[in-house]
Amino acid sequence: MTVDQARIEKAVREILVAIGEDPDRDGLLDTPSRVARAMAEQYSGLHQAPEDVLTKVFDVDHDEMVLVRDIEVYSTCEHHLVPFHGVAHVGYIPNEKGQVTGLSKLARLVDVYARRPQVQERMTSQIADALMRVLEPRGVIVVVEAEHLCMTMRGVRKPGAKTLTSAVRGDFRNSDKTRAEAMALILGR
Ligand SMILES: Nc1nc2c(ncn2[C@@H]2O[C@H](COP(=O)(O)OP(=O)(O)OP(=O)(O)O)[C@@H](O)[C@H]2O)c(=O)[nH]1
Ligand SMILES: [Zn+2]
Repeated sequence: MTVDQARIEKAVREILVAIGEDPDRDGLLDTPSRVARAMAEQYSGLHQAPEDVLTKVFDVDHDEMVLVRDIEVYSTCEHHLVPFHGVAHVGYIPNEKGQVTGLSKLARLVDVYARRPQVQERMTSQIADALMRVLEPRGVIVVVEAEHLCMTMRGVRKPGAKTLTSAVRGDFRNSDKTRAEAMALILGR
C-alpha cells in the first residue's frame, strides 16, 4: 500500500468546499491533484523501512565517531499537519568490525522518519533506534533542532522558538565523556 492519491484528491476538494472556496474556479482546478502529489512525497516515509536506505555497509579501518551535522529536515507535525523544519545531527561509533554506512544514507534515514506525520521526540528516537538495529554500532547520537510552524504561524505564535531533542544509545548513553565530545562537535559551529 502506498499513498492513495485519488482519495487525497477527493478529500482536498471537500476541504476547499468546507472552507468556503469554489474548487471549480480556474486557480483551484488542479489543486487537489497537486496536493495529492505533494503529499505522496511528504508521507513517502510511511512506506519505507530503514533497511531500504541503509543499503551500503562497508568495512573501514575506523572505529571512532562518525558525525554528519546539519542535515536539513522537513517533517509534518501530526497534531496540525503543518510543517516543522530544521536540522538533524546524526553520529555513531562503528562496531569493532569497523562497519560504516555511506554518509548520504544517514540523511536518507532521516527522511524515512521525517516524511511521516510526526512528533519531534519520536522521530529523533526512531532514527537512533533504526541506526542501532541495522548498523549495530557501539553507540548512536541523534540531535534535532526544529521550528514548528504550528507554534509560529498559528496558535501561540512564537516565531524563532526552537525545539531541541536528542536520543543517545550505547556508548553515548553510558559515557559522559563520549556524549560531551559529540555535543561539542554538534554545537561547536
Ligand atoms: N511534544 C511535542 N509537541 C508538539 C510537537 N508538535 C506540536 N506539538 C504540540 O502539540 C500540542 C497540541 O496541543 P492541543 O492543545 O491538543 O492543540 P491546540 O489547541 O491546537 O494547541 P496550541 O498549539 O497551543 O494552540 C501543542 O502544544 C503543540 O505545540 C512535537 O513534535 N512534540
Ligand atoms: Zn502542530
